[in-house]
Amino acid sequence: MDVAALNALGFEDFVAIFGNVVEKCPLIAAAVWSRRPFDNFPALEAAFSEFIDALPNSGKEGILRCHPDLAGRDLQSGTLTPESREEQARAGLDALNSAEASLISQLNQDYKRRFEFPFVICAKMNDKATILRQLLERVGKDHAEERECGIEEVKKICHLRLQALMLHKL
Ligand SMILES: NC(=O)N[C@H]1NC(=O)NC1=O
Repeated sequence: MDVAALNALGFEDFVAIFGNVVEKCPLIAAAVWSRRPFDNFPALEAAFSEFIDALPNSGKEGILRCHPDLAGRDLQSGTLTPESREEQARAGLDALNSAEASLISQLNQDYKRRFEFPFVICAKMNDKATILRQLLERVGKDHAEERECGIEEVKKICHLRLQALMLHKL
């Protein structure tokens, strides 16, 4: 799809295509549609980022809470979104041994108890070793700093999801 075709998308088609660019937050795609026409694809990505940046802290934390745990219950029960399933598999999180699985589950729980939102990291830009290292490191951070760190990871996920849509779907 070229930019003209992107800009010609009606609201429903736009949300059907871009609704999960931010995990389980189709509202963001619905809002971004109002920003058309887009000069190019980076402008589309910038519109997602600007919407996220303009949210109050409660909205940013809400976005983080829409993300499934890494190697969590949804992965085990097969209820992840297709995007998330592919990302978690790419980082090897669908093939953990039982010691690794219980370590990550414990660290995810500790993290959530401390911040009241889940640990979010762009799985496709990491592997299980760097994810575990980041979990250990980030659980000790300050609340506001960690919220921003999680949001920056959401933007990386968003970037890769948009890139995949442009290459394969549009
Ligand atoms: N919790 C968390 O980071 N989840 C996400 N990360 C990612 O790359 N895909 C996800 O669903």
